[in-house]
Amino acid sequence: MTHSQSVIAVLGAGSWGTTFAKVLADAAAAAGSERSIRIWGRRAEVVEQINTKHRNEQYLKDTELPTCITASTDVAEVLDGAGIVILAVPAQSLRPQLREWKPLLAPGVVVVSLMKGLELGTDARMSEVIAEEFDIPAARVAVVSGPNLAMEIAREEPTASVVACSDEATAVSIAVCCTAPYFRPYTSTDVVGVEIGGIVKNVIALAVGICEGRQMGDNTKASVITRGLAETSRLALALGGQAHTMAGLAGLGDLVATCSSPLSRNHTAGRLLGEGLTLEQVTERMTQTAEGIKSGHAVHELAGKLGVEMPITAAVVAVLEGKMSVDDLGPRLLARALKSEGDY
Ligand SMILES: NC(=O)C1=CN([C@@H]2O[C@H](COP(=O)(O)OP(=O)(O)OC[C@H]3O[C@@H](n4cnc5c(N)ncnc54)[C@H](O)[C@@H]3O)[C@@H](O)[C@H]2O)C=CC1
Ligand SMILES: O=C(CO)COP(=O)(O)O
Repeated sequence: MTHSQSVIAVLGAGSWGTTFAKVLADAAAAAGSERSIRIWGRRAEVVEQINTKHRNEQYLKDTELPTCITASTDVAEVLDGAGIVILAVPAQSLRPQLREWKPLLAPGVVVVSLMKGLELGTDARMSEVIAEEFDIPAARVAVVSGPNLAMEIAREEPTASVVACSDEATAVSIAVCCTAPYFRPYTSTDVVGVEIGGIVKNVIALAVGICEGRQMGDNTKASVITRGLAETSRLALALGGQAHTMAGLAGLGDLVATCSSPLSRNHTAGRLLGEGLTLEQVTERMTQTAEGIKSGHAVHELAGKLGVEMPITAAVVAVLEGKMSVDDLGPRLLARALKSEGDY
């Protein structure tokens, strides 16, 4: 292991970036090691609050942050000497920021993506965008994904996750680094499967939210979740992902958490659409990132290119584009030709 774990930069002071900084701090405390965790945030008031009150109240209410976490609006200061860089900004804003940050990286750095989005226009996964823009090998890019609703983790509720990297040693090293008393990461080398699970579950959560907004019950929601997993798996397999990943924490686990929880922003956005709000009204109401709203289009496009059937995603995208009403979503899905459940 060439990268140092004693200084870690977290770029993004939102809900998950701040929570993951706390996980890293608590992991170091549990291991009895010294660690400095520096968060970069765009807004001076958020940074100031982290430094003075050890809180990020807009995102994490009264959660107390360990004092080894500091924050700055100066990204050069945050990246200076950091052996690990964690990225937690909205997916569609990532690429231009990476170009700005590249000259500031320490040599040999390992970069970890917490993001669950697919880039519009290129259909690239975040790990691909990072490797390309930072010009570093895939062996130094890891992703963390799983049933990880930030607020529950901030409250230290027991949670498992997956750290994936094409290089197993890197995955193990990041997993060790973020193992806290309430956070248990498993490792994987299936980066494609882990990322696709995290991306598509946001689109399926929009669909489940719409069902909820239309007052539909648990049979409907379970049907959408299960068939949602089937289409997520088809896409992951077409891209080279593994079936067992889709049955794991980053597949089924995250899908269930996101589709069931009122804490999920994607689920909430779907519910509001189902209750009759327009996409514009929903977007105005959301104060945090609901990645599925934009990534849905990229997932739909990617599936089209690969010839992968993703009917739930297609229906959600039609609703988002204003081409279909939320009331037509169910009839459209149910009118499809019958098939064997095992057909992939
Ligand atoms: N919150 C959660 O429970 C989880 C979130 N994620 C993923 O983590 C990623 C980040 O999400 P959150 O932290 O939840 O989002 P958030 O909305 O809570 O925070 C996003 C952060 O990025 C900043 N930001 C917003 N627009 C920006 C832009 N154009 N350029 C630079 N910075 C910008 C915001 O100021 C904020 O600090 C997303 O891809 C999300 O899917 C993954 C697992 C759990
Ligand atoms: O990814 C998440 C849970 O694993 C968070 O979901 P939302 O982005 O929908 O809140």
